[in-house]
This record gives sequence, C-alpha cells and structure tokens, in this order.
Amino acid sequence: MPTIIQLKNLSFTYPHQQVLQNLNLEIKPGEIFGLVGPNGAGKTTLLNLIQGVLPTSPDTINVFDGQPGSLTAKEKISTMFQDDLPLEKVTVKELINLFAAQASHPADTDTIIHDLDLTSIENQLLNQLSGGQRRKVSFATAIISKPQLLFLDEPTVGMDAQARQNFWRYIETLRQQSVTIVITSHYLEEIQQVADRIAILQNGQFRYVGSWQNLQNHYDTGQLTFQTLLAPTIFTHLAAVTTVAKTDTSIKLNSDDTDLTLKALLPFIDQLHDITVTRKSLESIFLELTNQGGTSK
Ligand SMILES: Nc1ncnc2c1ncn2[C@@H]1O[C@H](COP(=O)(O)OP(=O)(O)OP(=O)(O)O)[C@@H](O)[C@H]1O
Repeated sequence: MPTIIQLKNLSFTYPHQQVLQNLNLEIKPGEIFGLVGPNGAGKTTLLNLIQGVLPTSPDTINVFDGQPGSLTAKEKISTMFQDDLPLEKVTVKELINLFAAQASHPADTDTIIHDLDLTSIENQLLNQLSGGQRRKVSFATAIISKPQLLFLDEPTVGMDAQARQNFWRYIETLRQQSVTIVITSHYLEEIQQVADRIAILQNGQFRYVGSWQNLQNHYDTGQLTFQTLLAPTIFTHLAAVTTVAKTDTSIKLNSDDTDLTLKALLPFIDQLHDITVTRKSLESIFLELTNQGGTSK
C-alpha cells in the first residue's frame, strides 16, 4: 500500500531548542491519525514540517512521494489551523468562495455551507462570528478544495456540543471518501473515538504509536462493579484482582486485566447483578504515560 506521509529519523531544532528527535512514522491512505501530546510537545511544529511551512533536512519527510511543500503535495493537502481565518471584512460565503476559486476541483460552496450548518450565518462578516462559528467556517475553507490529506489542529475548540457532533459526523463522511486525516486535539475522548491510530508525542519523541485498542489492552487495568449477597472475601484471590472494596450496595474490584477477572467471575454469575466493567480512558492512560513516564512500545 502506498504511503501518504513518511517520516525518517526526523529531528528539528528551533534556534535555541531541540523540539523533535528521530521521529519515524508512516501514515497510509484513508487513515485517520490522532496526534496527541502535552502543551509544547511539538505537535504544531511537526504539522508545519510535514506541510513544508518549516524547513527540513532532505529525505526526512516524504509526502505524496515528494518533498514537503512541493506543488503536487500542496494541491492535495488542506489544513485547518488554530484560529487561521485570514480576512475579517468578508462574509462567510465570500471567504469559502475565495478558497474554492483557488482549488482545481472544488466542492460546491452551497453544498458545503448546507452540510456544515452555516446557512444562517453565510452572509455574516467574519469579524462578527463567535469562536465556535469561526472554527466551523475554518473547517469549510479546509475541505472546499476536496483534499486527499487534511490536517486538523485542535478543530473543535470553542464548538458547542451540537457543533462537535456534526463535525465528527462529517469526519466520518470524509473517512468514507478515503480522505487521510491527521488530527491534533487535547480532547482525548474525541480522538479515542475517531482515530484509527494515535501517536503520543512527548519531549519531541513518540511515546506510543498504534491503535487505541492495543494501547488499552496494554494498560488493561480497570474496575468491575456488581451487586451481590456474597461476601467480598470470595473475590480477593480471583485472577488479576488487585483490591476489593465493598460499599452499601455493591462490590468494586480493581483489576490488572478486566477480561481475565470477568472470566473468573463466571462461576458466581447467577449471584451477581448489574455488572459494569470500566476500562481506562485514553485520557487516564495518556496522563499515566506522560506524567509518570511509562514504557515506550
Ligand atoms: N517559532 C518558534 N521559535 C522558537 N521556539 C518555538 C517556536 N514555535 C514553537 N516553539 C517551541 O517549540 C516547542 C513545541 O511547540 P509546538 O507549538 O510545536 O507544541 P504543541 O505540541 O503544538 O503545543 P500545544 O499543545 O500547546 O499547541 C515549544 O517549547 C515552543 O515553545
């Protein structure tokens, strides 16, 4: 399968600070790739390098089989940066039309305005928009050129719940059209749901690259909660159980491997009610990895 983005031992240093160190990565066509990391980890710098906005050493980045910033790459790539609306005294529709005019095969402006729920503000000036509305317009300008590769830097900041839901629904539409998408976000719950693979960047290095499922399996600690009349001591020595706690109405088991513990509960199943299994979220694994220094995979 061809590669859309390839990083080979990529390092980058600003005048007084090394930001990225020996990054290797391949992103395949149609993949939705989540790039996460603490503030200052180097995410925006990496996106800028891939797009040719910042200079790189030869052969460290390959985009659409060429150098970053090449004409071929530029035609296929679109970006939604943080707060990147370039003009203030034009209307929403005029701005989207301007972006459409620069594209070789643009999507239909009215369709995009309709699909992104921008009809009610299409004649409003950009400097009259709220923060969330600006993000939606920014997204419209990024997709009007029908890109094959889309970069989204913190796309949902400022959007309300409805706008976020619509936004992720539209991302699913783009997935069906095999658009390759690289997303950075501090909303890890959203990344967890949408990304095929994630990379956790910290101090300029990838701490993890892979699927969310693999990461979760690696950190398969969690809790099982249920109601029962059985004594809590029965559960103390079950597979992978680390602690047992009893509240008024239920028993809570902390487990190093929730699948194993669930299997070990089967002999008691008739006497257990309202069983819930809670596994770690990407956010808690992320915090564990980046705050306390986990093992790179
Ligand atoms: N133009 C610049 N000149 C010098 N240093 C810079 C420049 N831009 C960013 N940096 C530094 O490089 C590091 C990485 O910044 P970058 O913006 O890539 O991080 P980020 O992961 O996108 O952060 P955030 O999540 O806060 O957006 C930071 O320490 C930042 O201070």
